[in-house]
Amino acid sequence: MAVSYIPPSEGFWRTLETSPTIIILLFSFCFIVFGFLSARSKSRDKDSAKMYHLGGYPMLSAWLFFTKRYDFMCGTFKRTGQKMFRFRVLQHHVVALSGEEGRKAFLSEKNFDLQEGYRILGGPAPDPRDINIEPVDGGATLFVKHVLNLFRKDRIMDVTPHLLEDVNRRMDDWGKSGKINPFQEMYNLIFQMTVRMGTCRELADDPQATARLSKFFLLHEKAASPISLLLPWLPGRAKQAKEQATRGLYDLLSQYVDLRRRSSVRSADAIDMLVADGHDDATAIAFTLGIIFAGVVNTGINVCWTIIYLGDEPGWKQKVVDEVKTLLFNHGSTTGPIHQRFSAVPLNAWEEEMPVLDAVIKETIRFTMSGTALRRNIGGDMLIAHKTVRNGDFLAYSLGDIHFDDQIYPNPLSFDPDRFLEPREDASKVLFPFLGWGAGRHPCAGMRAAKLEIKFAIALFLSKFEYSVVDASGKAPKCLPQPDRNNIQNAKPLGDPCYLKFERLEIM
Ligand code: HEM
Repeated sequence: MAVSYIPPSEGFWRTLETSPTIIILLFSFCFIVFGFLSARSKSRDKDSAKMYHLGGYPMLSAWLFFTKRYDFMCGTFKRTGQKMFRFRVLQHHVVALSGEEGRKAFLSEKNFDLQEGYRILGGPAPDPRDINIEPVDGGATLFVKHVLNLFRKDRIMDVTPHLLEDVNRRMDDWGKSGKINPFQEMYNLIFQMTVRMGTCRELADDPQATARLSKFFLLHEKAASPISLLLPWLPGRAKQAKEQATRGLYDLLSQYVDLRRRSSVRSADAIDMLVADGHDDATAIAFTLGIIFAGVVNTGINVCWTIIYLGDEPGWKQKVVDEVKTLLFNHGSTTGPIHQRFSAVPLNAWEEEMPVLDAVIKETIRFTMSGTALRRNIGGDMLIAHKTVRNGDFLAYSLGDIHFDDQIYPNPLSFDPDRFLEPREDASKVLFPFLGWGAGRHPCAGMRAAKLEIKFAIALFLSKFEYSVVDASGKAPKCLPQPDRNNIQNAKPLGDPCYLKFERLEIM
């Protein structure tokens, strides 16, 4: 199998990694060079005329774009009153869009490439290329095809009993009563389910190996500082940690790809699918890393927020409990432990007979998904709303632009799942009013799996435990944490941490 190893250049970089003075000098040098490039390109920026150009120092807009992305985007639209503006992130030109026309072009234009947009300006997904391993056919189209194939209905039906068993086992480990941090424990449930669906049973059945995988993911996530995202080549501790995490992830997964490749019996597991499709090791591992990253990053955070908002809204919690009870009554088996009773519920019922939980999840996602979607124009200069987007320009659209539009979602900062249960006229008047699962040319390929994982976790949790949201001292919190809208990876909690105080009840 073809895996191209490019030997890392040793001595010079190692000296840099251990020398803060050289790093500072290097950084200053970059600052000056980018300043120079910015000045040089001013005339070019003026030529692009009609589009509002932020100007200023590209290092500053770059810094804001990586550290305060949501505030930067919203604040600039508000301050300038524009629907589009252009700015620089180092040598890259970025066009920020808002409003219906911009949104429509952003989501529908075939020359706006998603992969290219995120590759340079997006969040930090683990990538074997960071450790000089080049997958042979790691293209985005093939990856999306793999995800869609993986989450086919028949495959999900087969894996459902194992997913429920995984969730149940982990919940049993919490004990009969106690206090958990949802951003760790609920998140871990999603990690486990993603490993179950995205790798192979040997790994998913091994708690130590799964924990090591999770540890490397966290290490990779922590290594992502604004500097390391802006200047990924800059030697230093962040680069080292990122490479160490990627190496750890790669080596761990490669053991399982190897194991499955050597097996004489093919299973239906995801790694076996990749092997059967003829992928080389590096591609199989890159795709598996992609599944885990895409699978965990949004699903993990949204299950946490869903359970917190339900805990804060007793009325909605009761409605969901009632819906789960009805689901179990209508379709579940009557005997056995609760996860086995849920296993008998057909997929159609999970998908079609939970309108209340569907609305709660959708409202949670509307509220928390305010990150910036990215694209790159790879198809030549073009006009959007009579303004030129040049070949090679990046495009940025903040989901908050639509998710917090009070014309579409009145009182947008209040949690109100009813807006999706009784669709209101305002939302149907505009194109693409909800972008929580993407839309247009790139709808989320993992939506089915993500919704089901959230439903499995919530249904089991509500049927096994009574719970309330508390602060560190065990009392009702004065206020809930807020999603960090500036975090470019996902909506991590800001403010005092909250916990779930639970007690086993077996209420169903
Ligand atoms: C609650 C969980 C999830 C949410 C809220 C979510 C949201 C999104 C959104 C908003 C997009 C569009 C991004 C854009 O237009 O720039 C997207 C695309 C995508 N998602 Fe998800 N996602 C979730 C879970 C998953 C899972 C579990 C997977 C797979 C393991 C996945 C795989 C993908 C892929 C591959 C794309 C790109 C599709 C393409 O390029 O055409 N997502 N997702």
